[in-house]
Amino acid sequence: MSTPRTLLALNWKMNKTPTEAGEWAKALQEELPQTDAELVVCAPAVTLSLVAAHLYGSGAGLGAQDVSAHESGAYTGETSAAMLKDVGAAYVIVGHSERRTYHGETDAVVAAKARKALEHGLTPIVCVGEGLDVREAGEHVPYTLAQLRSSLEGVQPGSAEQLVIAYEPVWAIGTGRTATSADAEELAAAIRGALREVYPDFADGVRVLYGGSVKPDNIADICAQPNVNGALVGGAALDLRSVLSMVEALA
Ligand SMILES: O=C(CO)COP(=O)(O)O
Repeated sequence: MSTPRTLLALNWKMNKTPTEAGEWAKALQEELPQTDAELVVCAPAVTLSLVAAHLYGSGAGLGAQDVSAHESGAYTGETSAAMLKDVGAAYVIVGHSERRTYHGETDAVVAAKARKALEHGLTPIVCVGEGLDVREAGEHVPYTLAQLRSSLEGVQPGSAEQLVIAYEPVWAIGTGRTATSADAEELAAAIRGALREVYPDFADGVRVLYGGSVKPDNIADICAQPNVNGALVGGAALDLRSVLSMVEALA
């Protein structure tokens, strides 16, 4: 199987008003060079339609940061997969550690969201990764693989070809403490091995991203690892210059 296309996914988290997001996307549209990497902007739900309009023709794709596990109906405050699809999103982050921590999302909820996204033709970026206590206990590989397996519960091989997995060690998120390239590769290889057990026909084509304090000066090294197919970037994704530098570093 050929190496999958490198994916640079930007997670803006709860930053940028619609006006700011639209202006940012317009500037990106004007400045994004031709690149082999795929760039996806995961923007706050309320900004998606403006960002979609401004990204049009840029080559960059659109993603959301969360999706409801439910189809439609009386779920106040939720955004459905059909809504995201209709606004032009192709990707959605599910199971980010911030949603697991602050919103109590369990693996079962994450798996339900991933299945709902796939049902609607959205690619879920399923996030997994250990906290500092688990890392210090040396349990990061079995912990993360167990989390992966239960976060993909019920995701059938027929639809799972679209999957993206992001390994984000919680201790490296927003802390400036980046996992080494070797740490990222260790987990990415373990994740691919676990995917091969469940999806032997296409696990090699599933993109496995690393996330946690990725910046212009470390992205190339991390993404050069054999099992790392891109990055999920938070803080360094907010500034256009830094995003353009990361795109350049991946070229
Ligand atoms: O959580 C992240 C991306 O989803 C990583 O955030 P930082 O890049 O700010 O560490």
